[in-house]
Amino acid sequence: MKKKVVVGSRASDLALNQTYWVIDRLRENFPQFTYEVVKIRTIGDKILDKTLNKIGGKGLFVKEIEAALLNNEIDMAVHSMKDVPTEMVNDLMIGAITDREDVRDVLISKDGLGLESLRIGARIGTSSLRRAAQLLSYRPDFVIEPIRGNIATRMNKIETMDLDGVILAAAGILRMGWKDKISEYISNNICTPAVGQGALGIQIRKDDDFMKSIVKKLNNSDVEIAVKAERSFMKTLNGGCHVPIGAYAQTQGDRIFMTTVIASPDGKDLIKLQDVCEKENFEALGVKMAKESLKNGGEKILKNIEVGD
Ligand SMILES: NCc1[nH]cc(CCC(=O)O)c1CC(=O)O
Repeated sequence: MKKKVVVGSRASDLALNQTYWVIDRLRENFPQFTYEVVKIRTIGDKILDKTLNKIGGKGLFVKEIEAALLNNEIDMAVHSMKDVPTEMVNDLMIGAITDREDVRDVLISKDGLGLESLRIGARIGTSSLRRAAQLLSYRPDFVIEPIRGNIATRMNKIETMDLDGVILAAAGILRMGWKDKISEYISNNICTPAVGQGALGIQIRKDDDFMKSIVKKLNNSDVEIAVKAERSFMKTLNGGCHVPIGAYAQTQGDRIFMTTVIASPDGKDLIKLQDVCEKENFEALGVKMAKESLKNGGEKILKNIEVGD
């Protein structure tokens, strides 16, 4: 009998799309196996009427999937690295981080206008504190409106809530094949992306040597180093995706460059750092930039968010 690889995925269109993309890559490398997808609903998929930072907790999109891995119901799972908490159940690991999609956020606007051309007081939909804070820093006149739901639902809010535009990750839109809906790719200078944005992680059991050896084939070591540097920054700050922090790292030759941001939710305080070091010191770079950010006002910002929200 052919070896069957059972892949767990959230049931959203984007998650399935990402899962099939990974399976296609696996199939190219290992045509001798068969692949089966099991759809799993997570808390993050079930609760759609609250903003995620109000539900609280980390890993809202991964917990049920991790349980299925631990129970041997599935052999692997594909996650957006952005949704994977830095602390992981001891028996699980990320076995591979794939090639990265465009890391930027994008604006999808009602009239196809760019950020700069939107009217004074334009209403922009996003539930991400990171996006809200950085947009307000760039355009304090914007009015931020919380939106939830899958990508299609959020895009529809332009009509249903009569918004001037919504902000989403380029990666999600591009993977859905909706490139022509994008009004502007927002520069990393205006909006530093979320830690891990655009990268996919393949989660497996630590003791599963077979899966370890096959998913390794899909690992992009430069993306792995970059995402690990970003995650080291986030871990040092003890932040999940529900605080206004962002980080984007890129390797170039033997070096790694990183931009990080911590912002107050109203965007009035924004600490942005840029640094570079030898590639092999990626983890130390994240720690160093986090400590520097905390010292330069980040500590105060993060404290106020915990108390105030
Ligand atoms: N939090 C939801 C989520 N998780 C990953 C993506 C997009 C894909 C990616 O960043 O890799 C999205 C949607 C969005 O932020 O627009």
